[in-house]
Amino acid sequence: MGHSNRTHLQSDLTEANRQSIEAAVRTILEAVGEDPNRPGLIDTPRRVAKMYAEMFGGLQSDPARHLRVTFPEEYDELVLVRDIWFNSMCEHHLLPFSGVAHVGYLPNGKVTGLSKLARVVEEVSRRPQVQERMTQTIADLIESELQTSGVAVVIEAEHSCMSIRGIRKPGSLTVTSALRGEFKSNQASRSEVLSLIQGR
Ligand SMILES: Nc1nc2c(ncn2[C@@H]2O[C@H](COP(=O)(O)OP(=O)(O)OP(=O)(O)O)[C@@H](O)[C@H]2O)c(=O)[nH]1
Ligand SMILES: [Zn+2]
Repeated sequence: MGHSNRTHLQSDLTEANRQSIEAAVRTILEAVGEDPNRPGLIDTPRRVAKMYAEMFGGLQSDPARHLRVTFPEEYDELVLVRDIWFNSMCEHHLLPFSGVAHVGYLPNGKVTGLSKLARVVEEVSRRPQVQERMTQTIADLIESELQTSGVAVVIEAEHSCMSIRGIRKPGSLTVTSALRGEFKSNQASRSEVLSLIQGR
């Protein structure tokens, strides 16, 4: 699975992969007691394959490429983009978890475009994963691509596998954080970034 330079988030499935998703969806429909050939369901396997290509499109791409657009700047204080909305898929149930990511970093001689931080969140979200790993993946990408003095990523999300099934607790919010560099080692920097993330 090579990394490509595609800019669109909807990736193209190979014909073989599309066919195997379609066959799998037909199998599930039959197994739950449905008739996959009734008119309302006849196009469903095709739609689901297209949906997975979109929701898992991040598996075919390299989010680090967005961070290679940088501008030299002396600015070395906090840059924080708050409330970046996302949808991802829980890898245990293949149900969505959705919420916001807050991404902050301390530049070290160069800054990246603000939208690129949101692009990284967007692209990383399009994978089956757990929230903890999503949080760390975003922090690692920014730390390694921008050689920052510090990175802070906080994600707040609601997991539909906890709200619509199972324990059924709608409204519960899971908060995860990944702190790197100065945000990990320096208490004052950590407090500043966490209070700005919460300060709404
Ligand atoms: N740590 C973590 N757990 C998650 C995430 N998304 C879903 N889960 C949990 O994954 C766990 C899977 O537990 P299992 O016991 O294997 O599956 P299950 O029988 O469907 O569990 P229940 O949801 O408790 O009914 C559940 O506790 C989910 O709440 C996530 O992003 N991070
Ligand atoms: Zn789940």
